[in-house]
Amino acid sequence: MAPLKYLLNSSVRVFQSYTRCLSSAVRQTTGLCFELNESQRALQELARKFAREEILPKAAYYDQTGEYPWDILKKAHEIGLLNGYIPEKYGGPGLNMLDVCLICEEMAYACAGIQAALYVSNVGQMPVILFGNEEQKKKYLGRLIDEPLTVAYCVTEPETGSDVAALKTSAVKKGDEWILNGRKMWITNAGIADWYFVLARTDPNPKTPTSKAFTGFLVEKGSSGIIIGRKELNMGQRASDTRGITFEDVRIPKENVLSREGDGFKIAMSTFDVTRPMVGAGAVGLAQRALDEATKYALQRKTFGIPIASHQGVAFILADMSIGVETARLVVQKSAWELDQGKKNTLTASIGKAYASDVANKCATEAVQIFGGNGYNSEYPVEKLMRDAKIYQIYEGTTQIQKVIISRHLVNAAKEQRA
Ligand SMILES: CCCCCCCC(=O)SCCNC(=O)CCNC(=O)[C@H](O)C(C)(C)COP(=O)(O)OP(=O)(O)OC[C@H]1O[C@@H](n2cnc3c(N)ncnc32)[C@H](O)[C@@H]1OP(=O)(O)O
Repeated sequence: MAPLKYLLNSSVRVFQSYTRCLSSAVRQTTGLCFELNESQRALQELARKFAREEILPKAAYYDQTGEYPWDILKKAHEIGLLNGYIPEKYGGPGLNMLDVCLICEEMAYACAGIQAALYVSNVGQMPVILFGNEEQKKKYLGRLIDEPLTVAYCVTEPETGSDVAALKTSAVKKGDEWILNGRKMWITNAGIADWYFVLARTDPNPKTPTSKAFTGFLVEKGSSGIIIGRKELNMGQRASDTRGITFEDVRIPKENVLSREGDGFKIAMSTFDVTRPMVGAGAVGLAQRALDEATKYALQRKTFGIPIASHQGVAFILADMSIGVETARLVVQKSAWELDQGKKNTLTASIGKAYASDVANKCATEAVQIFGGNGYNSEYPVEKLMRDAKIYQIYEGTTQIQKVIISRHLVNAAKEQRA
């Protein structure tokens, strides 16, 4: 391990100095450019090496056992491949979102479940990065830099997934505290988080606009009244710790309100703008892996005396997979780039997330098809890819919700043009 550790540490240093030198130049870039700069290539190389050497060999183990990959989390933390979006001011690497997406893609290539387990903390910490005050940032982001800890983003409820505004968890102000009650479901990292971002309704009046009715809270693990549910046994991405979590009269100090009372819905939505590119990048990584595995297999496997890749029926499947991977990567990276340019990226984040999720599912299914009977068997890697792919179309907003967001943008833009 020592040489790898040395190599990785030195790569991080090289990468950080490149970042500093190039960041101003990158910001001034105008026009289209489809090439990664030197610092991005160094980061991609570092993430690829880590993913192929540390994650990929253990993917099957964590898929079968459903254990949380603490050993991998600790190593990734040690070399600076976690929490990339935390600004340097708070001890983080201060990467931009395109950089973070490069890491996500490489990790998900090796194992989408382990990547999700490691990166869902970025979803939980994003409300603090975007909306936290100085104290909150120092305290809650600082901890994540100091130690290999995880965070959970608690929005979804048993009866409220897509329609966030319908959530029932409530918080009531009592003196200098808030009292939190409710039940969340499908919360990744629920059982192992050091702290939670929790969205709760704070204005019970049903007439209050959504944008003013909810508040975002930071809740410490171990607070009295937190009840953690059993680990859910999911179809794929089984390394991630998914559970229900109940809050019964949990007392939250007023200092742990994010931004202001009533800002919670916008905090949650703005978080998705930043995190959907990461999720899309994970889907691209899985799709690329499916394509690579299928291509390799199609060259080895022979039927009718020739490799199956030489049959047009198979070759065209590979070509279609490649079209998907390439185009999904472009749109996901565009959504990250827009964010890095300070632009509102809600539309492209949804397009990228929806499209990359579909491409991941198509590529995984086609990889199984190319592997034939072997593809349906757990001795080969592609059945896991198919199981892992499905959730991309569900978490961080279903494909249908992305289409709601996309179509609303179109309609609103058309209305504005008419006005
Ligand atoms: C590494 C991978 C790990 C993955 C872990 C998985 C974690 C998760 O899955 S988390 C849960 C995922 N859940 C979701 O994605 C939920 C999907 N649903 C949604 O996004 C919303 O409910 C959605 C878009 C349908 C909103 O619908 P709706 O209730 O109609 O709200 P809407 O009227 O659009 O907006 C209400 C207010 O919020 C504002 N708002 C909406 N979107 C945004 C945004 N992107 N940015 C800022 N403000 C926003 C609106 O402007 C409006 O404010 P105002 O009244 O002042 O104009």
